[in-house]
Amino acid sequence: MARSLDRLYKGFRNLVSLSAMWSMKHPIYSVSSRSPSVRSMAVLPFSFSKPWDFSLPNPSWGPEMMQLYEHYNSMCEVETEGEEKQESSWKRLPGYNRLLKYATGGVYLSKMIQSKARLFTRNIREPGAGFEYVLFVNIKEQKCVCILQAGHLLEGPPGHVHGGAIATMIDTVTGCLASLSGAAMTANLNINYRSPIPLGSTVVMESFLDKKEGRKMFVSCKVTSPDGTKLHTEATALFLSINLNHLMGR
Ligand SMILES: CCCCCCCCCCCC(=O)SCCNC(=O)CCNC(=O)[C@H](O)C(C)(C)COP(=O)(O)OP(=O)(O)OC[C@H]1O[C@@H](n2cnc3c(N)ncnc32)[C@H](O)[C@@H]1OP(=O)(O)O
Repeated sequence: MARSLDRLYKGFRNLVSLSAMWSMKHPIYSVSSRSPSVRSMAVLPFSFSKPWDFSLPNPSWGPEMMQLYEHYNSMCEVETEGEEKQESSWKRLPGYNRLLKYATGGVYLSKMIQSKARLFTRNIREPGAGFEYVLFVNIKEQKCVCILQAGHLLEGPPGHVHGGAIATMIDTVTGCLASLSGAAMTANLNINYRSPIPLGSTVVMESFLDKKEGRKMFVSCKVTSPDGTKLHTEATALFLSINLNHLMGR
């Protein structure tokens, strides 16, 4: 059982290499310059019963989100040095509403745990209403960048994003970085909220692996405005690598 779970988890890492395949299957949508409210009413051309890569643009993405997406996505392309082609160290992570479902062997793991379980951050059906985000990882630099557009259903203080929603995304981004080399869980998360994030705005979340000591991974995260001039949130987190049996209650 332990061996088969480990094999399944390795499928998560395969998601990184699946990204190229998925972008071919779901070509990027053109985004109009309609107002945010009109954009958020647009209906996505997919059904939740089929796997859908949420990390690809949809009509609710505003100009800042699109600009940043295109910037980081272009860094994922193959780099050419003279005659030689080199794979870029940047990868876009595809985003599904079930973490392991579409990775190798993931369907089996999904059934084994809870068939109705879905990833918290990918559950709001109305485009643009909740967490619109895409994650890019740089494996060489042990760095993760998330572009987030926070929708109106994430309200905390009037007109601004709920601190818990921000914490959720910080946990997701730092967790993703910590999990690149194997399963890991958050042991500790410290957050300093420096300035409120207006609903509907786009922010950049950057996460770095600061230190690794045995099973412990110390990760930091910074949330800023797209141009980097405004600091919204800072966080540090401790992740512990785990054996997947830890999740099976054994
Ligand atoms: C999956 C793909 C995702 C990929 C994509 C990611 C998307 C979502 C990511 C979300 C991630 C989450 O939300 S995870 C969900 C939230 N987290 C949880 O529910 C975790 C609940 N806690 C636990 O299960 C456990 O406490 C663990 C696994 C964190 C640690 O338990 P353990 O493995 O038994 O380790 P333990 O012996 O207690 O501790 C080992 C060492 O770490 C230290 N240590 C332990 N906890 C702490 C702590 N809070 N603060 C400081 N230090 C600590 C201990 O002192 C010890 O140090 P020394 O004596 O060795 O020096």
